[in-house]
Amino acid sequence: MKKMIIHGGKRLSGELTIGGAKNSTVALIPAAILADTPVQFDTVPHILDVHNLRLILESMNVHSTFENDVLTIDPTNIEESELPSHAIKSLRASYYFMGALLGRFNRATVTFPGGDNIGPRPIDQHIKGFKALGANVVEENDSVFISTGTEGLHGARIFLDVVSVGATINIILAAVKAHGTTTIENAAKEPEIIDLATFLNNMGAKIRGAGTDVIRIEGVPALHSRATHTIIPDRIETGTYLSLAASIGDGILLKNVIPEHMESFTAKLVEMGVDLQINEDSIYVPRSNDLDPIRVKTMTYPGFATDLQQPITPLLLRANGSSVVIDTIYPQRTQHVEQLRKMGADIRVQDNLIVVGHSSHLQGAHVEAGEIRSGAALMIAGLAASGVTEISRADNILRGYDRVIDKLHTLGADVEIAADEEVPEN
Ligand SMILES: CC(=O)N[C@H]1[C@@H](OP(=O)(O)OP(=O)(O)OC[C@H]2O[C@@H](n3ccc(=O)[nH]c3=O)[C@H](O)[C@@H]2O)O[C@H](CO)[C@@H](O)[C@@H]1O
Ligand SMILES: C=C(OP(=O)(O)O)C(=O)O
Repeated sequence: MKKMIIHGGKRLSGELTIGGAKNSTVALIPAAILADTPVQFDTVPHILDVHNLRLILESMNVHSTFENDVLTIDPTNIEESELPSHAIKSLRASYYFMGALLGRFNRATVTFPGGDNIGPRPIDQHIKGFKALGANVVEENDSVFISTGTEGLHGARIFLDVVSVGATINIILAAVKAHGTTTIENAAKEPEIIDLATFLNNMGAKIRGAGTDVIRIEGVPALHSRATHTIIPDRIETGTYLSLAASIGDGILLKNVIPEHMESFTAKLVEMGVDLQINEDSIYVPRSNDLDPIRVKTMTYPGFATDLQQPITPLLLRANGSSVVIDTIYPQRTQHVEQLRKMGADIRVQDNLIVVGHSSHLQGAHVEAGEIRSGAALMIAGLAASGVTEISRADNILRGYDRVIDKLHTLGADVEIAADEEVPEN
């Protein structure tokens, strides 16, 4: 495990470019094995999740290269094999190999995925979808065994009981080459789902309605890549740097942004009094003073993302009054609260609410990134705090933030990554 060491208390300024979306990338890479040709992605983020997904591909004899943000994957010699459980456990999205392998081989054996420490994350809707498509699913020990008869998968009408990004994507992956038409109702509408559908449609898939709550997939026999797919910008990385910029920035420009994906977040910053300058594909954040407290309630897209409720917290600490956060998606996603308190933050959990009071001074401390977005909150708090902050389990940050140290250096931050002997590799 690594730790992040921050010498905080400096105002930051400059510009940086947002990378490709982690949550698109981690679906696109498993989706690549559905193709009968090599595929290529551009603006691929340099994150640990990509590294681990490539290890999983390699175990199936799927070779990949990653140079200058371009990831090329050649699935033409794919072989069924046991997937490396360490890599599978290192990220949540490894469960996309269930849908992708099912689409490719009509069967899949995948260890239960890992992922963030954010409360229960059942996959019952994924399983319900696979079963509706005609698969037999057995959950045993730590693995899920999915198979079909010789006739393969068939289209079905699936109504999701819970709006789930993962279940929507996994069903698309399984259905894209199934016989007949699949309809997913009450589907998730996140932009990353549109990105995946765009990639698959450009290879010959017939997916209609991605981005709405009804998605129709007409199965096709084969998929062939003809062009490089450019991954959409990461809206969670964007929101994280917007929070950083409004908290401790002296003028920061974020480039490669789709402002329409950010509206639930930027509306809240504007409500606080941040004078955002929103352009076609960039956002400029000037120095912000006199911020008002707000109420944040996380919802499915286009609502306020659960993945941004922790990164916005350091900014809420600066507001003149008490803000309230309620996470309806992951009510137990509060790992940051105790850690921020160690830094002197006035923040507490009260019933299902997180109450964030004005905190005029943060002090550097030893804290732990229990998951990716609490790590992001601690990183911003550490940059704001006086003295030194050491964030252990920083791999959780590196798992999803593209070249984070380089980007922070660009803004003038004093930050580095070091080995953490106290937290062994797992
Ligand atoms: C790789 C990826 O894209 N991860 C994102 C994805 O995770 P992920 O796809 O795992 O999250 P879901 O959208 O599936 O989860 C949303 C809610 O549905 C529940 N649920 C989900 C599936 C299921 O079968 N049964 C069930 O009850 C979950 O417990 C949660 O309360 O969406 C989350 C919610 O926006 C984000 O925090 C994650 O960053
Ligand atoms: C929860 C997250 O990721 P994952 O689903 O990959 O664990 C996240 O990105 O905030």
